[in-house]
Amino acid sequence: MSTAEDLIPVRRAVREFLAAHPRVDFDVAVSGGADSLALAEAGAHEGHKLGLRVRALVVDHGLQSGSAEIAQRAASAARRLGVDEAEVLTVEVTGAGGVEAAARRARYSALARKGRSLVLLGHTRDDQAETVLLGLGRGSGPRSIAGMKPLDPPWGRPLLDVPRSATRAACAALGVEPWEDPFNTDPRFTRVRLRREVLPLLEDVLSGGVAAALARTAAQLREDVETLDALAAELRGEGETLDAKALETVPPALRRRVLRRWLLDRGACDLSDAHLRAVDALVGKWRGQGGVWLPGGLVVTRTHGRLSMERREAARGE
Ligand SMILES: Nc1ncnc2c1ncn2[C@@H]1O[C@H](COP(=O)(O)OP(=O)(O)OP(=O)(O)O)[C@@H](O)[C@H]1O
Repeated sequence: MSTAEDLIPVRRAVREFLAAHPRVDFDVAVSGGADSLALAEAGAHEGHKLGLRVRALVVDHGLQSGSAEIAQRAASAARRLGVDEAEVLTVEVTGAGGVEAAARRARYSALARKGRSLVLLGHTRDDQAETVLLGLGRGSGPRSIAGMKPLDPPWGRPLLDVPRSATRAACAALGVEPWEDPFNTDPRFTRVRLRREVLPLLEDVLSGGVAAALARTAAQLREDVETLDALAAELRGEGETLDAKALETVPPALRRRVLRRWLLDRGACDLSDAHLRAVDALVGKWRGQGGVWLPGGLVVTRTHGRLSMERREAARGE
């Protein structure tokens, strides 16, 4: 039986989030699924107590027939749940990397454009656990195992400690029927199989508490990553070139972060661990080697103890 008590966990999480972060009028990104509908209700409830105006933003990707209607339904549900206004943003999904990735890019860029300084997303503890497990399994490094951040302006994620079951229960108590995205049950997606096959098995083998433990691991690691990143930012300084000589004695974990920051600031993208390690060798294993090629025709070289990066139009080896 659903009761008003089922609203408490989501509302409490939003209340605590708003107490800990700048309190400004905010938007809630609403897909029409249980997580974001429960978030919209709690956002309106807690936001109004603080005298804030709350708006729902729904993105229509236009990818399925009837998507406009699904989006309108999500907006109406959010209005019924108490938000001051609800708007549908229609986007065009284009570009490389598969339709899912292109849809995500279009969604986030529309939400960032239209949203105010704070846009709340409905990622839950289970989403966090899946992200951490994916990062671990793919060896994508501490940054991805550290999971999603609660505050990453304009994005706010108040529900990272709330289980998905709590948002389902809140929707049942509110009498709203969430929309189920067919992508969320399609076993062709790795994340779906993690959710439906791997995590339940892990929960069984480890006698429960796995999602919470993974989320806790992420939070601990995030503190470490943020501390190292802050130290790296200080060491990186300004300037277009980098003092490789001075970095030689810096511990590798910190040094690679300095290099990563510098490369990204100078326009590098799609950096893999192998790229970073090759650039790092120009510092830590310097023996007069040649330049390191990065995606997009960028080359990093070391001369007179400093690293510099330039774009070379000629193909590799020419
Ligand atoms: N169509 C949409 N319109 C508005 N907000 C959305 C939409 N789809 C997702 N969101 C927001 O993003 C949150 C996360 O949803 P979902 O996990 O499907 O998104 P994702 O961006 O693919 O996830 P991730 O960021 O984990 O890759 C939702 O709770 C909601 O706040």
